Amino acid sequence: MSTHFKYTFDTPLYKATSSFNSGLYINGEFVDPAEGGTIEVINPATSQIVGHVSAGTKKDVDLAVEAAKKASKTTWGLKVPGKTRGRIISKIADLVEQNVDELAALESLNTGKVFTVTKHLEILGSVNTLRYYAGWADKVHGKTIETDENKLAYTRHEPYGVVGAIIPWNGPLGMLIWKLAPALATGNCIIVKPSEITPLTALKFASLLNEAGVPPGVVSIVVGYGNTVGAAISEHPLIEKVAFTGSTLTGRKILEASARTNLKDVTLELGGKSPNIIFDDADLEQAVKWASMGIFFNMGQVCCAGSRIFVQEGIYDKFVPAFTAAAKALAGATGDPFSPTTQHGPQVSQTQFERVMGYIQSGKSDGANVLIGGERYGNDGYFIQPTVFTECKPDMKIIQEEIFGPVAAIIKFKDEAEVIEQANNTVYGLACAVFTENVSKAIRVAHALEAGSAWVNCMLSIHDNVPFGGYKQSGIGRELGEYALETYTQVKSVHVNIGQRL
Ligand SMILES: NC(=O)c1ccc[n+]([C@@H]2O[C@H](COP(=O)([O-])OP(=O)(O)OC[C@H]3O[C@@H](n4cnc5c(N)ncnc54)[C@H](O)[C@@H]3O)[C@@H](O)[C@H]2O)c1
Repeated sequence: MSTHFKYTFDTPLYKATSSFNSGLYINGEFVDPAEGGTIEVINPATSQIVGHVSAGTKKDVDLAVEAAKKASKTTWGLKVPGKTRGRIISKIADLVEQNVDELAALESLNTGKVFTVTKHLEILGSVNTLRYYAGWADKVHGKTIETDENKLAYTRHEPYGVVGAIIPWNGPLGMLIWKLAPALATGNCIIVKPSEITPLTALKFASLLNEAGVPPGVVSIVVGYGNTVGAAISEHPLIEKVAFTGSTLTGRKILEASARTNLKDVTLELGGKSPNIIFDDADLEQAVKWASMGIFFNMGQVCCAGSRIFVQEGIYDKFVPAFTAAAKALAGATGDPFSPTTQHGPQVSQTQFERVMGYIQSGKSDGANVLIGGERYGNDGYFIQPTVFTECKPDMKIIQEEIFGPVAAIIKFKDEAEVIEQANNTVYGLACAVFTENVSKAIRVAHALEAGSAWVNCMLSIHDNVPFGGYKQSGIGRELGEYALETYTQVKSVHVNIGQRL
C-alpha cells in the first residue's frame, strides 16, 4: 500500500518531474502507516487532486517516538558534539539549497503561493534558518555561578530528548524548519506532523535527510490529521515538548492535552489581528506599499498580517484611494502561481475559501463598505479578490476575528491615545506596525502596543536572529533567534562540593 508522489511540472518557471516516496518517514526510512490510509493532495489553483500521501495514526507516532528515544540516547543528543550536529544541519541546508526549485514548485503546487516568492523567501529563507542554527549548535552552554568557596555551581542547557512539532499549511516548509533547526541544534530528536493539507515539501525534505547524515530516528515526519497524529503527539507521555503553529482553537487543545498528560512544555504561535497605524506625517507612498504587502502577502494567510489599518484623519482621504489602487493592481496580477506575472494566488483550500468568503459576507451584512473586491475570482480554484473595507465599527466580526485572507479593514482615527486604545482592543497580540516620520512618536507607540513584534515604517520584517512570537492569545514562547534555543532546552543546576565537610 506504499504511496508515491509523482508530478510533472510544465510551467513557464519550472519544467521537471518530481517523484518521491510519500509514505511516513520513521526511523530513517519511508514506511507504510501501521493502519493504512491515504490523504488526497489538492492543487488550490485548480481544485484538482494531484496525488496522494500516507496518513499516519497514533501507532506510527509511537514507533517514531520509540526510534527517537533510542537515537537521543545513542546517536544524537549531547553524546554528539555540537560541532558535529552543526555540520549535519549545515549539510541539510546545502541539500535544501540544491533542491530549491523542486521544493519551491511543490510548495506552490500544494499551497497556491506564487512560485518566485516561495523560492526566494520560503525555501531559501529555510536554508538561511538552518545555517543560522547550525552555527549555534556548538554555542549552547550554561554558566558557572559563584556560591561560596566550598562549592562549584554551574548550569547545563540539556535537550528535552524527544520533541514534537505540529505545522500549519500557510508556511509548510518554513514553519517546519523554524522548529526543526533549533531542536536539532540543541540536541533534541523531533517528530514532525505537517498539515494534512500541505504535506508535499515535508516529505521531499525527509528524502534528503539520510544523505545529510541525520541518524535514523532523529527526525521523523508523520503526516496525518490533527485529531489523530496531532493529538497523539500532544498527549504522548514520552514527548517532553511540543511546538505548534496554527489556530488559537487548536493551541488551546494542545495546552489542555499537555495539562491532562505529562505536562510537556508547550510553545504556541497562534493567530493575530495585527494593527497597522498610519499617522498623518507618514511617508504616504511608502505607507501604502508596506500596508498593501502587510495584508495581501500570501493572500492574507499570514499570522502577523496587518489586517486592521488605522489611518489618521489628516491623511485618510489620500491614503484610501492610493491603497485601493494598490489592491486593484494586485487584483490585476491574480492567476496561476507559476506565471511570471502573477502576484496573487488562491487561498489554500476549499475550507479556507469558504471561511474567508463568510467573513466578507459578514462585513457586508454588518454594514461595512466594500471599496474593492469582495468576490471570488474566476470559476476554478480558490481565488478571492483582494478586498478593502471601510466604515468599519469596532464590534464587527471583521474587526475582532482573524480572517486569514486578503481582506483589509480601514478605520479612521483622530489622535494617538485613541488609536492605541483601539489597536489594543483585541485578544491577540502578535505584531503591530507604526508609520510616522516622527521618531519619538514611533518609539512611544511601538512600546505602548501589546504585541510581540512592532514594526516601524515597515511590515512583516522577520529575521532568523530576531525572536518572533505573541503576546496575549497570540501565543506562548518565542521562535527564531537565540531565544528559541531556550525553548528546546531545560536547565540543570549542578552543585559540586569542593571542600565543605559536615
Ligand atoms: N498562526 C498561523 O500561522 C496560522 C496558521 C494556520 C492557521 N491559522 C489559523 O487557523 C485557522 C484554521 O486553520 P486550520 O484549521 O488549518 O488550523 P489548525 O490549527 O486546525 O491546524 C494547524 C495544525 O494543527 C493540527 N491540528 C488540528 N487539530 C489538532 C488537534 N486537536 N491536536 C493537535 N493538532 C491538531 C492540524 O492538523 C495542522 O497540522 C485559520 O483560518 C487561521 O486563522 C493560523
